[in-house]
Amino acid sequence: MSRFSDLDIGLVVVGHGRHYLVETPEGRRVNCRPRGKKSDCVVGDRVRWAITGDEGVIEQVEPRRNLLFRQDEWKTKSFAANLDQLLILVAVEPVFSESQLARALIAAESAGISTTIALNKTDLPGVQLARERLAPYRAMGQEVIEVAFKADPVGSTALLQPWLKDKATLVLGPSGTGKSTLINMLIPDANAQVGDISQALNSGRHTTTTTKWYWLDDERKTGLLDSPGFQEFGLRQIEPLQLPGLMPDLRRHAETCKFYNCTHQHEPGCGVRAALERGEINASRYRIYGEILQELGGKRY
Ligand SMILES: Nc1nc2c(ncn2[C@@H]2O[C@H](COP(=O)(O)OP(=O)(O)OP(=O)(O)O)[C@@H](O)[C@H]2O)c(=O)[nH]1
Ligand SMILES: [Zn+2]
Repeated sequence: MSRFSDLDIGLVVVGHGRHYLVETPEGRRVNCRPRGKKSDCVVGDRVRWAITGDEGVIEQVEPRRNLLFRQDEWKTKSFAANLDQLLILVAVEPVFSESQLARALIAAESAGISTTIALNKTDLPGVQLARERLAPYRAMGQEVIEVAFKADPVGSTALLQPWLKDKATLVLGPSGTGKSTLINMLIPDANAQVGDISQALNSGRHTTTTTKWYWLDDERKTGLLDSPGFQEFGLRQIEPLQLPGLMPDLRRHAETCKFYNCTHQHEPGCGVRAALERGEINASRYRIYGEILQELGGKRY
C-alpha cells in the first residue's frame, strides 16, 4: 500500500499545462495541480489527491490500463489514459488522409486499444469513393461503420449508443469531419459541461487544445472523450521491426517471410511483397508502411 492510498481518488477530466480538473466519485469537479514540477497525468487517469487551500494537489497517479499517445522527433503528446475503445471519425468530405488514419490505428494497436472507424456524411455523393478507400481496412478485419450525424441523427445515435454504453471512448478525427456535431447530438448539455471546464481553467481559448471528458448519462458510466490533434501523427514510440506486427494486413503475410527480421522492402523470399504482387495487400497500405518505416529509421539488412 502506498502512503497515498488513504487519499481521495478522482478522475482527471480535463488537463491543460499544469492545470487539471479532477472529478470526485460524487461528480464534483475540483481544480487541481500536480505536486512538484512534473505534470505527468493525463485525462482518464485515476489520481490520489488532497485539498490544500482552495485547490487540490495531485499526489499520485494510479497504474494505467493503457495510454494512447503520439510521438514525433521532439515531443510526446498523450491523448488519454484508461480507454475502453477508440472511435476514429473520418468523413466523405473533407477527403481524409489515409496515412493519418493508418497511423492512428497503429498507435491504438500498439497501446492495446480496440478501434472502430466511423465514416460520417454518408449522405454526400462522394460516399462510394470513400467506401472504396476504406475497403482494405474492412478486409483486414477493421470494424467500419457508416453514419450521418447531421443528415440522419436518429439512425446514427441508435447505431452508436449501444456501442458506447458503459465505456470510455475517445473520439479522434481530422477537423471538419463532424466531431462537434457528434458531441452535440449525443450530449445535449455538452456546452454546459464544457462551460464549467472553461471557467474552472479560466481560459476558454485553451479548451479546444486539450482532451475533454464528457458524460453521456446521469449515472456517469458512459464517457466520451473529445481530443484534438489528429495531424502529424508521429509514431516514434514504435520499433521499426514491430511495425508490420501492428498492421494486420501485413502481419498476416509476414509470417511467411524467409528472414525473421524481414523489413518487407527488398529481401528475397518476402511473403509481404509476394502478397502485394498477388493483390492481397493494398498498394497504398504498403506505401504507407514504407513511409512510416523510413521515418522510424528502419535499417536495411
Ligand atoms: N452533409 C453532411 N454534413 C455534415 C454531417 N455531419 C456534420 N456535417 C457538417 O460538417 C461540417 C463540420 O462539422 P463539425 O461538427 O463542425 O466538425 P468538427 O469535426 O467538429 O470540425 P472542427 O471544429 O474543425 O474540429 C459542419 O458544417 C456540419 O454541419 C452529415 O451527416 N452530413
Ligand atoms: Zn518480408
